[in-house]
Parts: sequence; structure tokens; C-alpha cells
Amino acid sequence: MKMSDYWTTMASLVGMLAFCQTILQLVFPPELRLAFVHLLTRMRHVFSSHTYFDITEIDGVNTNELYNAVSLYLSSSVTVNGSVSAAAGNNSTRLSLTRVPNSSSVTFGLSNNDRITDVFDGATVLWEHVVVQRQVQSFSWRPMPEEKRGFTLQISKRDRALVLDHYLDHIVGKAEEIRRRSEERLLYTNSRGVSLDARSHPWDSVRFKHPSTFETLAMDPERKRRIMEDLREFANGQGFYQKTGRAWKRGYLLYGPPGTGKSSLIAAMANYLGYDIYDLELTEVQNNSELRKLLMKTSSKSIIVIEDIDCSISLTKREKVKKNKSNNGCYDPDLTSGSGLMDEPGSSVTLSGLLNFTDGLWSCCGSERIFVFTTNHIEKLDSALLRSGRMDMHIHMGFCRFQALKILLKNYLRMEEGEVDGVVLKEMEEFVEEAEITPADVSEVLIRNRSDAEKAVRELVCVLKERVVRRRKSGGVKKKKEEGEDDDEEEAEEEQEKRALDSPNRNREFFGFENEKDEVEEK
Ligand SMILES: Nc1ncnc2c1ncn2[C@@H]1O[C@H](COP(=O)(O)OP(=O)(O)OP(=O)(O)O)[C@@H](O)[C@H]1O
Ligand SMILES: [Mg+2]
Repeated sequence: MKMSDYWTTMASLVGMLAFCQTILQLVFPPELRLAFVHLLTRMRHVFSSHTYFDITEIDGVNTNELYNAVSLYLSSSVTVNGSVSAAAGNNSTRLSLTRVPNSSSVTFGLSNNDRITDVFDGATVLWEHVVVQRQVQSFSWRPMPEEKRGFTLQISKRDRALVLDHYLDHIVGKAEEIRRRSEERLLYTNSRGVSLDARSHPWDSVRFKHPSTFETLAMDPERKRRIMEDLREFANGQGFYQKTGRAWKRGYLLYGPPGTGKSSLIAAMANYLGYDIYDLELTEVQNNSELRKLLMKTSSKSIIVIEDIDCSISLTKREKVKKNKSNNGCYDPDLTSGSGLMDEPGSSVTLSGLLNFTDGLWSCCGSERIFVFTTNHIEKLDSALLRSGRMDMHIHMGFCRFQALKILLKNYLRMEEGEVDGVVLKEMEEFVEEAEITPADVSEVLIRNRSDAEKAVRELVCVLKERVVRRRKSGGVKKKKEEGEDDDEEEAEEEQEKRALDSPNRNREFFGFENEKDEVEEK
């Protein structure tokens, strides 16, 4: 029997089975019909010369990254390569055009239930975008999304190995490349009351177009270099993490006064690595289990941010609670309420829940993720959160120093060091540290006078000098006050801790702990 005859016979058999299926649907009761339909569909697949793969948008509890990759690949292939052509029988390909708010480009996609063919390594494959309306439920504890979406890939059985071994990898690689090239990141946020069932997505996203980069970030160049190196090592470190048996994630704690560039650093990190940002609003999360579900719905290559962690969750020091309990044996609601480990289980997000989120088994359900916490008051954080190994790097974002000031002059006035008057530059160097001015305040002065660089620089020097004078005066008053006061033991303890955090040694070593620094250096 010739090959062509074989395929003709098979095609007629498949046609017959499809005909039987239709007849059955008309004659028999629904249950029996369903059983027959299942049987016939199976038989049809056995005799068919094709294999089908379903790639659904939601895979169990997780979003299916392959679905997004296919979607991106097909849209770009249509527009860029021209390698995808209209499906056989379709004279024209119907594409849906989308322009997401804030996006600079139009995205092409397959319309609902439309088909398109692609050729890979000589093999022709057929993609179908399947969108099914969900049946309206009269009542449900968990609201379901209205549509069920997925791609069906039809390939010839003989090309099965080729497709499974290379084509899907090719698609994922291409999608990755397209995303990086498009330089468009997504900024996700969670909001209260979003349904957290297995299928829906609890994160809302917008295009993220923050202009902050490591180049524009006003920071000591050496510290900047080390952070960039650390990020690069992390992003390229799949092998390292696998070899050492560590989850492929990294934690950064950014601390310092308001306006010193913590959020700007996060944006620079995202732009540098090409990662999306998940801005987690902890106050909107009702309990630990919701927190876990949110984590499960984040994608890899992302930065999960919790800003102002000391405000989002009450992290009163456990030492204090313990001390309070042992001192007078009573339970002080002020100290224990919302204090993480002391919370009623299940009622709210607790410290232990948060630590599990970043560090426990659940933090590994996904890979290549960076956790960033920011705070203006590191001294308020529980030591469990600060202890070595929890957050890999502690980065102090401090007041503006001379090196950082020069970067701001370049950013806002396009002035290089040599272009600033020598005397003015010297004055700046002399006063900037003592002035304790934030980069945000410096930026404000420079933006105000950006049309006149000379004036901007002069005004900045005036502002610096004023601050120094003010600080010297208030410093004297404070000192006198302190001498007359009899601080209680606990306050003194806290003050000491604060000083330790702000000490020049600590600032010089921007990693919070010596051993963490070693760890990075070892790598
Ligand atoms: N280190 C910096 N380099 C460049 N610009 C900075 C820096 N710090 C602050 N700025 C400027 O000041 C503004 C505020 O900075 P940013 O929001 O990053 O500070 P923050 O530390 O996150 O403050 P907060 O603690 O209030 O959240 C930014 O828009 C940026 O223009
Ligand atoms: Mg901020």
C-alpha cells in the first residue's frame, strides 16, 4: 500500500468517526452521548495523523508561562518575521490589535478561535487560539473568570519529537528576547477583595516605564558597582544556585531616610535586569494564606517589593514583647497586637507568615526572583527579619555625599565636574555631608533652576550652608538637653542601636553584616 493511499484511508476513517459522533449527539441521552463522544474522540485521535497539545492560560493554580510565551511569539512572528502564515483554507489572517494603557506599541494577537500556521525546521504546525465562554453560575463561593483561554498546537505525529525537543524551547527563548527588546516591564499591584481562586489573577498590571537607571542613580560609584555585580551574578547564577542547593532568589533590604532613592534603586534594578515588579501592598492582604497565594501567582524574573515594611506590618521587636511578659507577667495588647509572631493565627499577615513568604518552602515555587523590602526605620524591624541569611544584602541609602552630588549635577544640569567653578565645587564638597541633605532635596533645587546652571549651583551652595548652620545650632541645643535628661534603659539601648546602624563603619560597608559581605565576595 502506497503512503498516500494509507493517509487517504485514514482521512476517510476520521471523517466517518466525526459523522458518527454527530449522529450520536442527535439520538442518545446526554450521559450516554458524552461517553460515546469521549470514546470516539479518543479513537479519532488514535487514527489521526496529528497530535494535539493544549496550552491553557491557567495551569492548576499557577499562570502558565508557556501560554504567555506562545502569545508573544505568535504576535511578533506575524509582525517581525513573517514566518507565520494564514491557516490553510483561510485567505486572510484575522489578528486582534491591542494597545495597553501607557504602552508605546501596538500588539498583534490571534483573535478568538482563529488559527495560524508556523513553519519550524521544515515542519508545519498549526496554532489555534481557543477561547470558551464559561457557563454562567447562579452562585459560587469563588467567582470564576468569564473566559477560558488557551492555545491548541496541532502537529504531525512524525514531527512530535522535533516539536517537543526544540520548538517549544525556541518559542520560550524568542519570547524572552522579545520582552527584553521591547524594554517594557510590567508593574503589578494587589488590591483588597480580589478573588483568589485558582484561575483568576490577583495582580493588576500596568506598563512600567520608570526612567531610573544605575547611571542616573546618585550613589557612591563603588557601592553602585557592587550592587550591579551582585545583580548580574544573581541573574546568571542558575548553575550556582542549582549546585549549592539554594532556591534561586535573593533578598535586599533598602533602608534610609525618605527621599534617598530607595524606590529609584528598585526601578533601576528592574530596568537593569529587565524584570517585572510586583509591588505588594501588605495592608491589603488579609492573612498569611492570601499572601502565599499571591506569591504563587508571581512569575519568575521578577522583583517582589514590600515598601515601608515597618508601616505595612507591625514588627514590634520580639525581644520587647518577651521582656514585657517576663517583667510583669502580663500580656500587653499594645506590644503584641500585630506583632507578627504573637498574632492570632489566620487573622492577619504575621511576621512568621512574611518570613515564610520570603524564606520558607513557598518562596521556592518559582525561580529567579528578587525580594526587596524598604524601610525608613531599620531599628524598628524585628531581628528575625534582619538576621543574617534572611535578606542577603542590606543597603543603606543615606544622605547625599559628594560623589552622588556630582551625578545629580550631571543628570539635571548636564555639568561635568570640570565645568563647575573650582571654588563652588570645593564648598560643595566641604558642606554636603554635614548638611545631611537628601538627593531628593538636591534634585528639587536643581530642577527649579535647571534653565540656568550657574544659578542652580549657587543656590545649592546657599542651601547647603544654611543647613549646616542650622544643624550646628540645633546640635548644640540637643546636646545640652541630652546632658540634663535621664533616659531610661530601653531608650538608651535603642539609641545605641541607631548609632551603630549609622556609624561610619557601617556606612563604609554598605552590607549590613560582615558575613554577608564575605558571602558575596566568596561567590
Ligand atoms: N539616589 C538618588 N539618585 C537619583 N535621584 C534620587 C535619589 N534619591 C532620590 N532621588 C530623587 O528623589 C525622588 C524621590 O526618591 P525616591 O522615591 O526614590 O526616595 P525613597 O527613598 O524611596 O523615599 P521614601 O522613603 O519616601 O519612599 C525621586 O523621584 C528622584 O528623582
Ligand atoms: Mg520610596
